[in-house]
Amino acid sequence: MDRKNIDKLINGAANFNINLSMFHVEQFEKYFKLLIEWNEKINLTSITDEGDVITKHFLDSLSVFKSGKITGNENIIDIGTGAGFPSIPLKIVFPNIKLTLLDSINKRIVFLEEVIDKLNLENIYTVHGRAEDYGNKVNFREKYDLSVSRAVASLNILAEYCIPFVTVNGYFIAMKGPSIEEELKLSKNAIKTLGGVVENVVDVVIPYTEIMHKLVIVKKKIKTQSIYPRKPKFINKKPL
Ligand SMILES: C[S@@+](CC[C@H](N)C(=O)[O-])C[C@H]1O[C@@H](n2cnc3c(N)ncnc32)[C@H](O)[C@@H]1O
Repeated sequence: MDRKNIDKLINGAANFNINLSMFHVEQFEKYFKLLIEWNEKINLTSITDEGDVITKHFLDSLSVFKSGKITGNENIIDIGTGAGFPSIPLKIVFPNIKLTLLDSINKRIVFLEEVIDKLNLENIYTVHGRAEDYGNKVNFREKYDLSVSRAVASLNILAEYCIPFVTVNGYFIAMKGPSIEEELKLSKNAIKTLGGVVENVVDVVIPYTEIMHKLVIVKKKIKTQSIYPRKPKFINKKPL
């Protein structure tokens, strides 16, 4: 990375009260290189300019810290993680997080395994599969302090994917675009049915851009009934 982009990364993270060391910067550099290299073979991202990757992927991912729900020791699952967003940037900065990366596309899982290997990340697990299937498995269901997700589905559907993984008193954090009033209204029933309640919606501006996002923070109040998550055709055709 050139000096300008290193400063962008460091100052952008500082904007979220995250202090990056040179080791963190080197880890982000390695991640960037792998992302660009693998993106030539498999579809990982349409964003390839170094400065844009820093803002739209790395800093955007780190914005989850603004939720106030990350101390650095949580057990987190990233649903539909793709090329590792938002959770790999969080793992780089908070290495004590225990992290599970779940995605339904195996090629992306193979890429993530390479990232884990090259960045020497520990306490991190990959899972190739669908959220609806793994949310019903005993080793995954209600086993996480936090489930996070970016750009996977509309909130009512995403709630059924993500809330079953969360332990009671844990949180589901959805990264959403700036206009979510309608989506929030439409997902009220789903969130309640799955045992959650919207605790807060946090505004985020990605540093060095004018892009605004919202973090929807859902607290899990009671256990999710065993009939959820349903089979994919029901989740999509008849969202809660
Ligand atoms: C648009 S990409 C977003 C990737 C990443 N979260 C990001 O923000 O860059 C959506 C990802 O979700 C995965 N996905 C979609 N539905 C899923 C499901 N039901 N279970 C697991 N993964 C899913 C897709 O394979 C894809 O990698």
